[in-house]
Amino acid sequence: MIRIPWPTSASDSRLPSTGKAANPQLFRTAETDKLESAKNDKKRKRGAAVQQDEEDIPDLDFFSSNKRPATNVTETAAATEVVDEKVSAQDAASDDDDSMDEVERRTILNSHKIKVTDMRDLEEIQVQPTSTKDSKKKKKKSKKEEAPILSKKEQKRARRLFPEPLLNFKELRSKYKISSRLAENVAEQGFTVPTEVQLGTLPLLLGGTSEPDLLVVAPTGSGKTLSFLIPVINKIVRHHHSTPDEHGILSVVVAPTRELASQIVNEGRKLVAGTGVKITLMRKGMRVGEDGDANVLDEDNEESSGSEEEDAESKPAKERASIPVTKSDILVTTPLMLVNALSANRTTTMATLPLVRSLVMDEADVLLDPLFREQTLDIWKSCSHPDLRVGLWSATMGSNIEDLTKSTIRERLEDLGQKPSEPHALLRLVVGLKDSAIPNIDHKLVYAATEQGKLMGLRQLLRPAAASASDIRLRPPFLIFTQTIPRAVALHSELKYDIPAEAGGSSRIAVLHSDLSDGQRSDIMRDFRKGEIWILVTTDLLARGVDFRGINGVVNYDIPNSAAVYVHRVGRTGRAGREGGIAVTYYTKEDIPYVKSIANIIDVSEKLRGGEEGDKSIQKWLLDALPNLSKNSKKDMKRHGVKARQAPRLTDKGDDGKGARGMRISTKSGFERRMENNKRGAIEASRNRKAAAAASGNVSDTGSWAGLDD
Ligand SMILES: Nc1ncnc2c1ncn2[C@@H]1O[C@H](COP(=O)(O)OP(=O)(O)OP(=O)(O)O)[C@@H](O)[C@H]1O
Repeated sequence: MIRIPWPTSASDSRLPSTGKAANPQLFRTAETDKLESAKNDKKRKRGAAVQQDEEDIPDLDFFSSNKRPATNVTETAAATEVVDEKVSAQDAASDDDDSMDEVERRTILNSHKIKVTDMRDLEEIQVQPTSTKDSKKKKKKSKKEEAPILSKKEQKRARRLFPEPLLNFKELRSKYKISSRLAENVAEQGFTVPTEVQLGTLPLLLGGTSEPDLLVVAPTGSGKTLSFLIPVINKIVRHHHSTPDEHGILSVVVAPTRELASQIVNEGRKLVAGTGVKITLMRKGMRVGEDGDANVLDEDNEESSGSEEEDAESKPAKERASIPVTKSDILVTTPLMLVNALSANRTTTMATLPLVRSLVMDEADVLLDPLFREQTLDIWKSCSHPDLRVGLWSATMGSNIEDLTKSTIRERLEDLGQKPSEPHALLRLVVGLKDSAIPNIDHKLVYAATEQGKLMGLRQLLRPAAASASDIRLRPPFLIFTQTIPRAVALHSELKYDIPAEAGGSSRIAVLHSDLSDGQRSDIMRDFRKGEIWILVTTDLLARGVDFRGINGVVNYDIPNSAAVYVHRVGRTGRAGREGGIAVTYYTKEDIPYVKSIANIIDVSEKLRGGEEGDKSIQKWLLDALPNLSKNSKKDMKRHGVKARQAPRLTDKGDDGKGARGMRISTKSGFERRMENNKRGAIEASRNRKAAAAASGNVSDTGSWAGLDD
């Protein structure tokens, strides 16, 4: 047997599972590195000069309600003013040499491939800039001069913005004056450099001018969660401070799956610690809405450090379901859960959420896709505060989402019959190329001809000897995606004895899908994160948003239904700039009509990465040879996947219906019997080896994957 520890050779030292990337940014140039570090150096020097001053400030934690609460509002306000003045004075003294000119801003934003666009109608942009002060000036001006008619190019240029980028996390406090406790919590995460999306969006959302509505398209694993959570939390800290008597849900974060929602809550909890802000995961049985205080019961302290997955587990199912109401500042929810709560399971008209000032839609394109659209729009419209700001975040975003966003913003205000207290823009920020896969992973598009070919290919990935013979070396932990739940279940049964007993056997591989109970889903997520499960077979339930930091690869056992799904699935690896992740996609004869869009995505991603033409995995001849798919077929594929792989349950008896026979994942008892025999043999062999090792005083390393007996 060939033993492959996990991780193993020198080439494996760059696997995502071996640790963080030195720099999480995906796009940068030597030129901007220089410019940014020159700017940072300047600040550091100045920082040292004012450090003494800062130490004299008795309590910078003026926003914190938990750590050292101020005795009364007036006192807190006074303290705030004193400290803010001090911070501002430092900033003001340095603002001149600090702020960048447009050339510097352009250089930095361009080299990080950040593009900011004003999405409003041109007349609106010309008449109504984002800041109120400016708007007054411009309004006067516009009376005198008619807006010139611009060519398309000029219009594009007029829409383009070059806001100041965030150079380092310290600026959050020094320049954007976020709550000191929140700044500490960010610092505690140990991040050194802001990612592109953080560099671009945080100044927009925290800056001096009116907070915009924001559409963000940024690569998978690029830290969008932090980018929307920091401003949301800071806004609430300020709100608590300025309006201490107003209690209720101030922000709603919507995500398409329970797994993602619970992950956002866990991230949020690290950031809210000590700020007095509460973040809660919406659960069945909670009531929200304008019931008033009478119905609002306090929950357990939501700032507990335990993870949402662990919490879900530690509470018995009955208890979890009976939590009546949430008293929280930030509610994180899936669309249906909140719609049901606001409409008593669709038996009443939707209640409103009158205090909500920020609505974040994570994975916005899927939330506004037909599957969730109605529910998401219902939530959006139930947020009835005129100063609501929306943020739509994803790694992929069709232009239909932009149109829908514009029209919904307009309609909501029309329905409300109220105007926001100050004019604000709708901006779009794109990092890299829209709808592209991250450039820091290797893509392998593998023709397997048949279903059996795919299974054989996958087994080879699990067999170190065979894998070393091919060019694909995939190390656990990794994810395997299938098109449907029955296929995930069948594939799991097929593979579960492929891991040798001495490496943990069938407990190392699991299947996760939405037919499982919440408790089972939480268990599996927790064990995969802990590294107890190494291979997770799943459906598109886990395709989006879920952050398993160090996973080494993704296998598309069944091709994804669309190019966007490919981008999201493969983006589960290569997070935060980690190199070495692999994305393997198998395709069969039946898949050929659908492969071109995936091949195109891979091609673009490899171009983004740079390198030699010969290094490319997608050759030009293949791209030319693959057929294009009609619009209708694309739609059909997106909705139903590859037809032959659809519904009929895959059973041991082979009753999987006409046409599906060839697509069946074999779970024939023959193989299972053989594997069971192997397993029995392996257990015995392992027992013998352990006994021999114990006798020689040589204890085996159970943390390494020994691979399969060949
Ligand atoms: N500045 C940073 N430096 C290093 N790591 C970071 C930084 N910001 C965030 N991260 C980490 O990057 C990982 C990915 O972040 P996150 O889940 O927010 O990505 P995302 O952009 O939402 O991805 P997806 O589109 O897949 O949802 C997380 O583990 C997070 O802790």
